[in-house]
Amino acid sequence: MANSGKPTPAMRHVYRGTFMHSTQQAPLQILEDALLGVDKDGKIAFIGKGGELNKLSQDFGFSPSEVTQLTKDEFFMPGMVDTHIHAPQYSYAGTALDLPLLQWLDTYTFPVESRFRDLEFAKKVYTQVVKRTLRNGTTTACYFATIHTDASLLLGKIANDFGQRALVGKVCMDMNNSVQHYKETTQDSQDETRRFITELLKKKYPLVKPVVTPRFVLSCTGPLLGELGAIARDNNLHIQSHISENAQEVKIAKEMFPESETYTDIYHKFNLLTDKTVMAHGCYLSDDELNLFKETGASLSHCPNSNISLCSGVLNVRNVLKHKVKLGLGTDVAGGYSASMLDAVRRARDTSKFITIQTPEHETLTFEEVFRLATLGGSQALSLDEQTGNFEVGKDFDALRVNVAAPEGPIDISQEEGPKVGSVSPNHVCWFVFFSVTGDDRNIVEVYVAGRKVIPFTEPTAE
Ligand SMILES: Nc1nc2[nH]cnc2c(=O)[nH]1
Ligand SMILES: [Zn+2]
Repeated sequence: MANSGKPTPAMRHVYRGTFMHSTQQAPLQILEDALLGVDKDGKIAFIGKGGELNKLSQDFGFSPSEVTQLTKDEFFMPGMVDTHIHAPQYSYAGTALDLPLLQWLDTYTFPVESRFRDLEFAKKVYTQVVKRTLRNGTTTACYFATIHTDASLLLGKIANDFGQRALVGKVCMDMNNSVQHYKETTQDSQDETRRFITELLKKKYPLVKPVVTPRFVLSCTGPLLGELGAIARDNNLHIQSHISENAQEVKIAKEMFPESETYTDIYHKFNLLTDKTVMAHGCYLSDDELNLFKETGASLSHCPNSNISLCSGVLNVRNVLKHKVKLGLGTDVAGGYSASMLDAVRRARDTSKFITIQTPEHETLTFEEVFRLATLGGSQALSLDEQTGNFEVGKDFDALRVNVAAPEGPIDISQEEGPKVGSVSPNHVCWFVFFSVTGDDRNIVEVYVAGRKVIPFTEPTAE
């Protein structure tokens, strides 16, 4: 189209209304009548008070008429960070939760994952999972794919096409006694990991990066774990895996590597614990192991739905936080049956309450704390907190526009009275609790990643 002659606006978006986010100091900070500007690169240029409109508009070169005013039922919150999700397992999420972890892997997971050699099947499922998670407010996802390099590259492309920030891992496994055809040779696993990294980086997707992904100790030989540690170190890459999820798994891991005193030490000896490592679960980690996480800067992904659904174990998040280990939340689809991070928020609270029932002196996690884990905590766990996680100036605008009273949504509120929680009068804390307890994707009316509106879908490629 010909240039209309209008000057390009200095800001991509300017919003006025309520913003809720977490900081290091406060698990929930509510900014009422705030003004937030997003620049052309999708970064937060300023965040100020509504009353400063004139000054901000002069300083940042926008006209007050360009400001979008949120309604009284709306607020912005940071996009949520799913620190652990298996994209191929979305194909059977919500089914097959009748077996414990190791039998579940052999019976359901490995046969399904082996089908992802078929790129058409992979395209269908990966498109579904990226769309579903975006719609539910996951602006950043840390994905396990399968052992298939080309299908894993396809997952990276689909995340990029739909505008999701993602870490994508080609799964590595050179041991599998139950489904013989779903494993690699040690050499192929290394070579294909290198090819995956090279090809994905060559695409120069701005928000999608590779992550080195040994499935877990039980699926990998020592030589493979050592090689993957070296690949991650030489290329300064993220690492993800599973640790101490289930008691039987812990026992076998220690039998496989008797020279290591603990499960954590196995990964540590192979240089797989770094400040860019995220390990899922950690239900059975000792305090010494948590100290090693803290020392190395490695983080944990708490996946409460999966831990309950597979009867794996219970993570004491309060204890992890006491050890100052970075921690985020994960859906762990399909061990976890829900792809929604709001579900992870609720299950994390429920798990913390179970611990309080067992041990009344336990300090239950508050909703505000769990909200922080789903947003800022997740970004820290993935070492992406310089880019995302909250509304700090200079970070990318990864955000959810939430309408508590969305028409056809799950929350009925009287427009005159506003939402009430028990006898508490309506205020923004109530909105926040209301949304995080009973809200769903119908309340998430817009999703932004790096300043780009990705929900509602606008891409012609969206199916
Ligand atoms: N929950 C879960 N745990 C694992 N441990 C190794 N692989 C898996 C997996 O796919 N899901
Ligand atoms: Zn997992």
